[in-house]
Amino acid sequence: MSVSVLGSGAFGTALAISLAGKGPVTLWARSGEQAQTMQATRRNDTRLPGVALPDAITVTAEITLACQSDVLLLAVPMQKLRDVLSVHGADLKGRILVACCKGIELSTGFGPIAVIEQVLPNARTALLTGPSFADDIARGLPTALTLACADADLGTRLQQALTTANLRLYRTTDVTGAELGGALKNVMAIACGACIGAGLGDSARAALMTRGFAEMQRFAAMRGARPETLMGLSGLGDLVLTCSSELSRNFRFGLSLGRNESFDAATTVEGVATANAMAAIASAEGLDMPICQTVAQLSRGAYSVAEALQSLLNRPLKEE
Ligand SMILES: NC(=O)C1=CN([C@@H]2O[C@H](COP(=O)(O)OP(=O)(O)OC[C@H]3O[C@@H](n4cnc5c(N)ncnc54)[C@H](OP(=O)(O)O)[C@@H]3O)[C@@H](O)[C@H]2O)C=CC1
Ligand SMILES: O=C(CO)COP(=O)(O)O
Repeated sequence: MSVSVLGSGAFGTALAISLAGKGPVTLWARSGEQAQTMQATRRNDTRLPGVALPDAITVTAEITLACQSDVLLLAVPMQKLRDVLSVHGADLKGRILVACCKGIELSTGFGPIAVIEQVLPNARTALLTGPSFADDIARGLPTALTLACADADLGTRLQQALTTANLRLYRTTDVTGAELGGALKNVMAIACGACIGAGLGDSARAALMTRGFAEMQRFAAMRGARPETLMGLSGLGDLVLTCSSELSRNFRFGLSLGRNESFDAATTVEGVATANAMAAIASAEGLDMPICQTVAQLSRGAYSVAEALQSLLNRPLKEE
């Protein structure tokens, strides 16, 4: 199976580097200038500095060229996925589309697979998610991810095609569970970053991670996910990574909230839109998601960190 990566951000570039160990990979950048620079310098100084692009990678801004591969990895931010599919739908048709984004679309409450299926009905789809920083993958450090595909045979073929020397893929057919694990852990990472940034301590962070995980499980169960999926790489695994490392942009965004510092608006922070999408769905469904609701308020500036803390601590006492 030949592979292209659409989206030359940190994650797309890292995946292309890892896959290049197995054969030729085409990496699509939306900007012609960026594609030319990357192709010439063999670096991605904007999104993934300090790592060389192997010769097996061709960087191009020609979408038609990139879409000649059997498998297309869609490595763009969640809130941009619909745009990319709509604009380039004709080129994407007939290809196997693997979403690599983590989040929930704010305008619809859909995960990436539902967005793809709405824009391109009949598309063959899968999801790649789990605990991995782009930088770690690009440097060849060992990582394990989840490949979720409702079609078990296709999932098995994709698992083989996308596993590399440093990227070990596990597979599942529970797409909903894998999507929600990856989306919701970003919200919890913002909460944990704010907690650490405000000096509330590691005990408070452990409480947020644990109660946050309970919210993730509750939401996923409502959407029909399998409980064991949330216990795996795409749920618990990614929650642990993202809530405990300053390599995470969601965690760093939370830190900036906790410290009352500014944050670069150009940085991709998936948890903000996802918190707001989740909070709206939870309210509509009558589901108890206090950390999600609090992060949504915090990220909109509707709560200070002190108010966020009070809103969580003053909730009625309950059984665990
Ligand atoms: N970074 C990581 O460690 C990991 C990221 N992910 C997930 O991968 C997804 C992408 O993240 P990441 O690569 O890190 O983000 P980046 O911010 O590094 O890159 C985003 C990429 O998407 C491109 N893009 C944005 N909007 C559009 C659009 N409308 N059309 C075409 N391309 C567009 C950007 O192009 P341009 O540069 O021109 O703006 C850029 O190449 C996210 O959902 C993230 O959660 C998953 C696992 C790990
Ligand atoms: O998803 C990630 C790690 O698994 C990357 O996290 P951030 O988007 O917070 O940087």
